[in-house]
Amino acid sequence: MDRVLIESLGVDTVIGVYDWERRITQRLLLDLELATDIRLAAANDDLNQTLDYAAISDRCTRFATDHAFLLVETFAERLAEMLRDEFAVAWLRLTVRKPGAVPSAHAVGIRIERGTLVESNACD
Ligand SMILES: Nc1nc2c(c(=O)[nH]1)N=C([C@H](O)[C@@H](O)CO)CN2
Repeated sequence: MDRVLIESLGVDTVIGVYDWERRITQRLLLDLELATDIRLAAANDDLNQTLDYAAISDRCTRFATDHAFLLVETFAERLAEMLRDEFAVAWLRLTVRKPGAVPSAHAVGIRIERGTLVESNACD
């Protein structure tokens, strides 16, 4: 299956378990792979027939602003759920990185895959 990609999307949100983290916003970096068949959009050169990565990026930014979870896990799970519902995504892989959370690490975070990946026949 083809994928629409969004890499290193920076979003600002209240996130973290410690008291000081509840009083600030922090930046998360999101990587998204969204399964979709791009062939119809390519054949018709039509944005309406694919997943609009700009619209999805905007929605992720708004989601981050509107929520204040404790755990990166909760952020990822709920974001994936929202994207699958609102954009009819059958399968996605989402990586959420929290840079600076562990000073000796470049970033820490989690990666999830949700939905069912239907492999299309290469001869289709
Ligand atoms: N698996 C996780 N571990 C930790 C998280 C988290 O969200 N998931 N969060 C924290 C703190 O909020 C940390 O980021 C503060 O630096 C610790 N571990």
